[in-house]
Amino acid sequence: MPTPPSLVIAVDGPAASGKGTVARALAARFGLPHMDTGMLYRAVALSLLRWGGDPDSEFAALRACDAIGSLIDDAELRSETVGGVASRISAYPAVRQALLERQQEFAGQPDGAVLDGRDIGTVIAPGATAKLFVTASPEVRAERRVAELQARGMPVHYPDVLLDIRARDERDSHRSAAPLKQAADALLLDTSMLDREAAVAEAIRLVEARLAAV
Ligand SMILES: Nc1ncnc2c1ncn2[C@@H]1O[C@H](COP(=O)(O)OP(=O)(O)O)[C@@H](O)[C@H]1O
Ligand SMILES: Nc1ccn([C@@H]2O[C@H](COP(=O)(O)OP(=O)(O)O)[C@@H](O)[C@H]2O)c(=O)n1
Repeated sequence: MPTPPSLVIAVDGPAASGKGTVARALAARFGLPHMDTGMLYRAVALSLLRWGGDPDSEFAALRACDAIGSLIDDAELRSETVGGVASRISAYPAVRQALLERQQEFAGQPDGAVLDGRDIGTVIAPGATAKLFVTASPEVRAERRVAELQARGMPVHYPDVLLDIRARDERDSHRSAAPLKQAADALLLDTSMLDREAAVAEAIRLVEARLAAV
């Protein structure tokens, strides 16, 4: 099937829903660059934690945005502590604004791009060719996150991770700046009952169906 000259795919969804897995597979399938935008917010959180800044201060969080360049490959970015602080500082409009241009530039590359996050289809790339909203039940997501962190050698406890996922859902969905929500034109992909392979196959099918319709 011929693909349009610029193909922008927006993948949004809650923590550990599988959006990164789906986004990476879509990028490989369509030969596009991929950006995990959550890593930007995690890098701001890690920068703030290392420097000892106060996560309750929007000003401190904004200052932390200046020092994320060297942190983008840091192993600690994936930790739940960093994820929790990322969820808090990502509610600040000044932080979102500081990270906006970099994401929109990435989305504006000539051939297109795949971006995953919370607000790609709603704020970063509202004109994206295809939008997916990837979700799964909180229990399934907590199990996946536990397995992921254990595989990385990080000590974790299922009840704590489930609580953390629920708290993050609550914060991400109810903040006033770019809350997590399904864009009106996004296609829903619930991966609760799908393994990785089935989720990826369904994502490709949904995007191809969307491309056939444009
Ligand atoms: N459909 C799936 N079934 C089982 N495990 C999955 C599935 N999709 C992703 N995973 C695993 O769950 C964890 C979180 O997935 P990831 O794609 O990083 O989610 P997100 O980007 O939404 O946080 C990873 O370890 C990933 O390999
Ligand atoms: N586009 C984005 C991406 C992440 N985030 C925030 O950054 C935090 C970490 O994002 P992430 O995508 O790495 O988190 P996981 O879904 O991998 O747990 C999220 O809880 C969001 O609050 C955001 O606000 N907007």
